[in-house]
Amino acid sequence: MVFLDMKKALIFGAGKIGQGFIGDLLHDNGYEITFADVSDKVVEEIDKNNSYNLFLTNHNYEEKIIDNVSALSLIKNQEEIIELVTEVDIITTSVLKANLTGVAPVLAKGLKKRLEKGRNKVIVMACENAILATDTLVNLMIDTRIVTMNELDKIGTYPNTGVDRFVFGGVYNGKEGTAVSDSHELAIERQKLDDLDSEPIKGAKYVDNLEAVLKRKIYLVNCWLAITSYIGYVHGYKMVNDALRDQDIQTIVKKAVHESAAGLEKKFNFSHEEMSDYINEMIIKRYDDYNQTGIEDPIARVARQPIRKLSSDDRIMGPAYIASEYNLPNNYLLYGAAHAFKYDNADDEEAVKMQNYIQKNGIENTIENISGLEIGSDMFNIVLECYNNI
Ligand SMILES: NC(=O)C1=CN([C@@H]2O[C@H](COP(=O)(O)OP(=O)(O)OC[C@H]3O[C@@H](n4cnc5c(N)ncnc54)[C@H](O)[C@@H]3O)[C@@H](O)[C@H]2O)C=CC1
Ligand SMILES: O=P(O)(O)OC[C@H]1O[C@](O)(CO)[C@@H](O)[C@@H]1O
Repeated sequence: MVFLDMKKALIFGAGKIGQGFIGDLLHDNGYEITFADVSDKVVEEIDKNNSYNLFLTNHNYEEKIIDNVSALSLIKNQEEIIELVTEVDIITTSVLKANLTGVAPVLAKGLKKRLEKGRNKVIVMACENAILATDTLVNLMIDTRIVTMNELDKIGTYPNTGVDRFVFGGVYNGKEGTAVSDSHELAIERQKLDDLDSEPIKGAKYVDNLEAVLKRKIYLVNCWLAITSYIGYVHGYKMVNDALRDQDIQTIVKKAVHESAAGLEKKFNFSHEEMSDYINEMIIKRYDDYNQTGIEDPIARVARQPIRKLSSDDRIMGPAYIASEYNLPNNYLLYGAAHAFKYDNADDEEAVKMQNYIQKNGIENTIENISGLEIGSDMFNIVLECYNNI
C-alpha cells in the first residue's frame, strides 16, 4: 500500500509500546508507519488490515484506529527494511534493551546505505525502559564494524528518550488487543537534535536534562511497580493490581519510592515540591489506572527479566546506589531487591538463569555478580539479610 506525501516512520518492535505509544503518537503526527518485528504473528496481524485498534482505558475502552501502517519481518524482509532506513524521516525502537543487538546490524547497514545515497539526516531514537538506550544502540552499531561513529554522525541524530505510558495487553470489548492509558510522556534529549527548536514529534517533551528526567521516571515509576511485583510475587499474587491493593505491601513500596526520590533530589537538584508533584501525578493518581474494570496486568510482565532489573543502573539498585552516594537511607529499596532475587518464575528465562546461578554459586556471589555489590559491604549485608529472612 502506498501513502503519498506522508512523512514516514520505521518502528522496530510492534509490541505494546511500539503500537500502543510510539505508533499512536507518530500516527497522530501524520506519519505513515512501517513496523519491523521478529514475530511473524505480529507482522501478519498488522498487515491484514494495514491498521490496528487501541482500546482507551480512560474512555470505557473506546477504540482508536491507527491506520496507514504496515509491517515487515526482521527475519524475512531484511533487504526491504534496510532500503526503508534510507527513506524514512524517523526511526525508533521498542524491542526491550537486550534485543537492541538484533536491531543494530540491520540499522547500521541501512544507515550506511543512506549515507552512500547522499540522503539527509534521520532521527534515530531507542524508546526503551533503560538508561540512555539510544547511546547503547549507537555503540552496538559501531561494534558491528558496519559503520563508524563519524559516518553515523553524518547521517543521523541520536537523542536518548524517556518513555512513560501504561500499555496493557488483554481482551477488551471481546477482542484481544492493546489498551492504553491517557497519561503519557515521551521525553526527548533536545541537545542531540540538529535544530534545537525543531519538534519532530508534537506531543513529546523536549528536555535539556534527559538523564535526570529519565532516571526520575525509571527510579520512581518503574521502581514502584517492580518492587510491588517482586514482593507481590513472594506473597503469591499473580496480578500487579492485587499487589497494588495490598496495603502492607504498598506501605513498604511507598517508603522505597521516597528513598529513591530523596536521592534523586540531591543528585539532580529537583526541588522537594517538584518531586512531590511528580510522585502525585505519575504514581499516586495511577493507582486508579490499575483499579479500572478490565485491567489485568500480570506480575510476570512487570517483573520480567530480573537480571536486567537488578543491575546496578536499573530501577531498584540504581536509586539505592544514588541514596548511598549521599548517605541517605536505602533499606526499603534493598528489601525490594532481596525479593527480586527470590523471583523464580519458571517461564521467565532470566529468572531461571538467576535461580540456577544461585543454586550453583550461592546467593552471595549472585548478589555481587548481578548488582555489583561488594561482598561484605553494608548494602550487600542488608540485601543478604532480607533475602535470608524471606
Ligand atoms: N509496556 C509498557 O507499559 C512499557 C514498556 N516500555 C519499554 O518499551 C520497550 C518495549 O516494551 P513492550 O512494548 O512492553 O514489549 P513487548 O514485549 O510488548 O514488545 C516487544 C516487541 O519487540 C519485538 N522484538 C523483539 N526483538 C526484536 C528485534 N530484534 N527487532 C524487532 N522487533 C523485535 C517483539 O517481537 C515484540 O513484538 C521495552 O524496553 C520496555 O521496557 C516502556 C514504558 C512502558
Ligand atoms: O518493560 P520493562 O522494563 O520490563 O518493565 C515492565 C513494565 O512495567 C511498567 O513499569 C509498568 O507498566 C512498564 O513501564 C514496563 O513495561
